Amino acid sequence: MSADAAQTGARILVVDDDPGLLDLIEMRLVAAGYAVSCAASGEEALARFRAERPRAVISDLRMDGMDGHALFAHLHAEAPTVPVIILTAHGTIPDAVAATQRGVFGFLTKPFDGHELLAKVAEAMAVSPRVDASAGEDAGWRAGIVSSSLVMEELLRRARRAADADDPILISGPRGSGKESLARAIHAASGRARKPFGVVNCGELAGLKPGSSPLADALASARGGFLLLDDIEELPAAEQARLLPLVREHSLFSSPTLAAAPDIRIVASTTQALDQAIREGRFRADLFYAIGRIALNMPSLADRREDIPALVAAFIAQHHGAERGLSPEAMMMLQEAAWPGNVLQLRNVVEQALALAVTPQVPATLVRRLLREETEREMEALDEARRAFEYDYLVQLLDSTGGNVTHAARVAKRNRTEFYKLLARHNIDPASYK
Ligand SMILES: Nc1ncnc2c1ncn2[C@@H]1O[C@H](COP(=O)(O)OP(=O)(O)OP(=O)(O)O)[C@@H](O)[C@H]1O
Repeated sequence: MSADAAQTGARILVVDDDPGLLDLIEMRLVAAGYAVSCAASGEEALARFRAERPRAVISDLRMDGMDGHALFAHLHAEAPTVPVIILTAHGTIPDAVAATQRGVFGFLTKPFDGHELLAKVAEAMAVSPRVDASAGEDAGWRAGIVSSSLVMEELLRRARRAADADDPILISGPRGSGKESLARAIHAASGRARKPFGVVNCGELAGLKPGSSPLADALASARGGFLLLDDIEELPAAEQARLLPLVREHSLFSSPTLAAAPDIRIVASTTQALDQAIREGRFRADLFYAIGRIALNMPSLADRREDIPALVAAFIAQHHGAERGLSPEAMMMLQEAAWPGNVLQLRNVVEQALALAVTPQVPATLVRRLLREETEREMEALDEARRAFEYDYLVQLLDSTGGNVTHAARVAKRNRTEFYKLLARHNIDPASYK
């Protein structure tokens, strides 16, 4: 088999501490039309990988110093979409299963069969993202985004294109799903990468003293770069009005007559469907249209479970190196959990598990316990919100009925006894509303 025309010249990095085998593999791959880089150790491979950005890696498993597992953890954390094929004389089924669960693309056992090698490499090429010509050779812009799912790859492709424009961007998606990470990646890919990346949490702008404009301050300090307006739906009305001309002018016509507008690219993020905020009069429709000219939607983690092994591997590699890991059963649990808090919650659970486990490999029992505790915490938060709502409701009801319990109970569709019990639970005295 030979590499198809489109793949000719694609670079493959081969890592083995056996020079004879390295030569053999190189010869096979070169004959099939690939460009090949060789490394005799994990450390050398990592350096070559960073410099050359190959489309795929073939690595021996057992090597002195950084072994194949450790090398894979580094590669996967830095470039999760580059397929890694592990070549091993010691390939056992459990090894292979554990490694594939961590995101290894495939296994080849020594002594290798030339046809099998080329078939595996061709499969890897089919899933390996081509280096985007417009992005140059540098894929570093997306280094903070670990993903292997098609839906994320498509989103990143759109994000990369968006980086070249200067229109405002609206990123929507659930809490903790990676909206800010995406905004930072777009900044890194843009011509403004060397300029600041500022973040304003719009929820914190409400109720500030009149005359102060933290938005204006943030615009000034991120001049030339990006400004992320987090939770844009919470931007107070006065600040919405202030933002509108800036966003509009930038997107409709970038003309020199607008020298007064600060040179900045606005990215907004939201966890809500903004149309509801517009219907309720909390958000200006004109601002929504101006800011949403490029709309990117970050999927929830539950909608891209294929990303979970790669994310887990990256979180482990960030803090603990390759000597730590999860048992296959623990990994399966993580892949099946609900993840209402998305990637942020996954990261917290993995970090807690690694901190608490007394063995290098995190057992399933610990992950099960942590997931149960997470669910309990969410339920408590829900109860708390329900209690707060009930209290506000009762107070407003008594206020509007002038403390008339019979009337208030009727409105609340409760009998008087039930209603008195509710009041007692919240320590509310109806007499004080008369
Ligand atoms: N694809 C990803 N790869 C690696 N880390 C990620 C990814 N997505 C999110 N994270 C990590 O998860 C955490 C939450 O991500 P981020 O702050 O970008 O989410 P968000 O959607 O902006 O959250 P919020 O809604 O709370 O503002 C961060 O620590 C971030 O580094």
